[in-house]
Order: sequence, then structure tokens, then C-alpha cells
Amino acid sequence: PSWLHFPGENGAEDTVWHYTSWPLTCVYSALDPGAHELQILDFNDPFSTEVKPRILLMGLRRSGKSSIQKVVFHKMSPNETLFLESTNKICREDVSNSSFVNFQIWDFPGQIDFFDPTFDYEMIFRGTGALIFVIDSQDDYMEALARLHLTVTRAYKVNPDINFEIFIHKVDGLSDDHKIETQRDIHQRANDDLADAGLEKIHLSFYLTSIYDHSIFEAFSKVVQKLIPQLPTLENLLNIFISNSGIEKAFLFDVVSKIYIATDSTPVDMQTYELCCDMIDVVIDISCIYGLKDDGTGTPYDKESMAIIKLNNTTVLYLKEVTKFLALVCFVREESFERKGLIDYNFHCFRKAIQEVFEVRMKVVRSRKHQSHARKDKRPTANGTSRLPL
Ligand SMILES: Nc1nc2c(ncn2[C@@H]2O[C@H](COP(=O)(O)OP(=O)(O)OP(=O)(O)O)[C@@H](O)[C@H]2O)c(=O)[nH]1
Repeated sequence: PSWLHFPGENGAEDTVWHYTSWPLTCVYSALDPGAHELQILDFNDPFSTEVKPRILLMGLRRSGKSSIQKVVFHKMSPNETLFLESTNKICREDVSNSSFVNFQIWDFPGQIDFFDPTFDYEMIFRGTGALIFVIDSQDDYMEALARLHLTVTRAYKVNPDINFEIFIHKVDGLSDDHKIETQRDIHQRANDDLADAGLEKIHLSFYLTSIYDHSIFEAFSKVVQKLIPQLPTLENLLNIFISNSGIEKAFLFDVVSKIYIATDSTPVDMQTYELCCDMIDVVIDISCIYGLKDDGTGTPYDKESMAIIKLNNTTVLYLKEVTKFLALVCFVREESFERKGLIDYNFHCFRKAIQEVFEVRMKVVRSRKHQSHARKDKRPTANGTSRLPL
């Protein structure tokens, strides 16, 4: 077993212990002792069902990492993030809103000395699906670029399959011209650094983001979509659905986070996405006021949830419940919406197909769990017992 120390504020110290001498890696945080029960991560077992794709949030201090997590996944209002304290330990969180949106986010403290030899970055990167590096665009970003280069090169060596996602953040403070110029400059410098190191094969994706508009949700949607193995199937189903129903555009949304997990193959523009987010907010707000029972029980989003909003430009927005956490939001021309019966019938077929995709996934998960348990029971352990050395 090796010990990792993350110095906290006011002399407090969080000690993260992880045991890697066996395929099972256990992470234990001293400041958060209850967490160890959740943190049994089986990195080396390809059939493990405990491991969720991990998204790391990294970047310099005060770049906005915790704010992003709080705004996207905790519905915190952007203004409240002004009062967020600096993160002094790795914060891990499970996001399991639906069968597709299922991952773990690790928020790293900005002050962490990531390249301290006692820091086991191999363990961290091995189970990582996406590494989001947040750069504060309102600050001098040279130090951030140097840190980005170090982080990406180390991570790539351990795990070349990681998606590197660069959030050029806090762009609300920049003019439109300045935004484009900043993105071009960061893109150029980051890729030049990689080329100088002979690592031009590493692909970096760039996003302009701010917690004060929808850009952060859109960027997170794209990051999450890359981690959903069923994405091509979902896109295909959406393409078939819209082309047979006279629909202009359709999004499959995770209602809780407002991340869209898939859309058809026509291009997405920001305004369309914002309208969908606003519609979800309206539906949930109205349901919370008028949709609950007199005693306050019930949920604001259920099988009955649907909404039609007619815009003044002959476009109709149509929202329907797909599963407990997913909604389909469509853009339809008024004349096509006259054939609502056809749309509803096709939607019924679409929902059935989505359920089938879920079922296949559940079957795979169940059989992997079964195989995994069977193998764990058989293999000998380090201390001769069949239990984890916790
Ligand atoms: N203008 C603007 N400010 C932002 C944005 N996102 C975050 N901030 C502000 O940036 C400051 C730092 O945010 P944090 O989320 O605490 O930053 P962090 O990267 O988690 O910081 P550490 O925990 O120290 O590593 C806060 O005052 C936020 O309100 C944004 O998109 N635009």
C-alpha cells in the first residue's frame, strides 16, 4: 500500500490511502472517512461493473472547476459560486442520472502538486475517460498552458485513450472578437507545445465556456457524449425518427443536468440548444407548482410529462418523457405538427427502441457482474482470505 498526502488548509491534512498491490484498488480519504465504502475501484478488472468512466476536472487554482461542477450538477446559481471556498482535497462524485449518463467526476484542488513523486498519477489516469482542463481566459494563461502540457503528456503516457477536453473558461468577460482571438492563441500554443515534444498525435478539443450562459452545459454534453458507447445507436434512432415524422431537430436530454446525450446528425446551433434548456426549466417549474399532489407528494417529472410551446416564428417545441430521467425535445414546423398523430406513433416506436437499448445494456451489466463475482470467488488473495484487505 502507498500513502498519498494532499495538504489541506489550516494545517488539516487529507490522507488518501490506496491499496494497489492487488487488482482491487481501494481509496480511503481521512477527512471523509465514510467515503471509503464507495471507493472500491477495480481498475485492472476489465469486467468489473463497479468502475464508472471517470471525468477529471483539472486546472490552476480559481480557474472555475468547482463552479462548473456545482452549476451543472447541483443547480447552483452562477452568482452563488462567488462564495465557493477553495477545494483542498480531491472531491469525487457519482453522476448516475440515467443508464446512459453514468460517470464519476473528480474535482482536483488547484494547489495540488500534481507531480510530487508520492502522487500516484498512474492510478488516477488509468481509469479516466475524459480529462477536462479548465483555463481562466480572463487571467494570464501562460502558466495554465505550461501545466496543461505537463498534465496531458503525463496522462497520455499512462492512458492514450483519455479524451483531452480544454475549457477556455469565463469567456463572459470577453468581447466576441477577443473570444475568437483567445481561442486561436490557446489552440496554437497548446498544439505547438505538443508538436515540439513530438506528440502531435495527441488530440485536444477546445470549448469556449462560461457558467453564466448555456455554453458550459453544451460543452459538458459533448464531453459526456464521447463516453457513451451507445451514441451511434441513439443518433441513428433519432435520425430515423425525425426523417419519418417531419421534425427539424430532436435532442435526447438528461432532464436533471440538462446535458443532451444525443441528437440527430443535423448541426446543433447554440440558440436551439438554449431554447430546449429553457423549455425543460419551464416544464419542471410549472410541474413543481401545479403538478404535485395537494400533500406535496409526487414528482415534477413522470410518464405524463409533456409540453407543447408554439413560438411566434411558426416553430413548435414538443417535449415528451422517454424514461424517468430522459426527455425528447423536438423542433417541428407548424404545418408538420398538424400530423401530430404520426409524430406520436413514431415517438412510441422510438421510445420502445430506446428501452431495448437499455435492456441490452442491463443484460451485459448483469452478466459481467455474474462473471466478475465468479472469478473473484475463485482467485486467491494476498493474505489467504477471500475478503478485501480493508
Ligand atoms: N466571470 C466568471 N467567473 C467564474 C466563472 N466560473 C467560475 N467563476 C468564478 O471563479 C472563482 C473561482 O471559482 P472556483 O470554482 O472556486 O475555482 P476552482 O478552480 O475550483 O478553485 P480551487 O478550488 O482553488 O482549485 C469564483 O469566484 C467563481 O465565481 C465563469 O464562467 N465566469
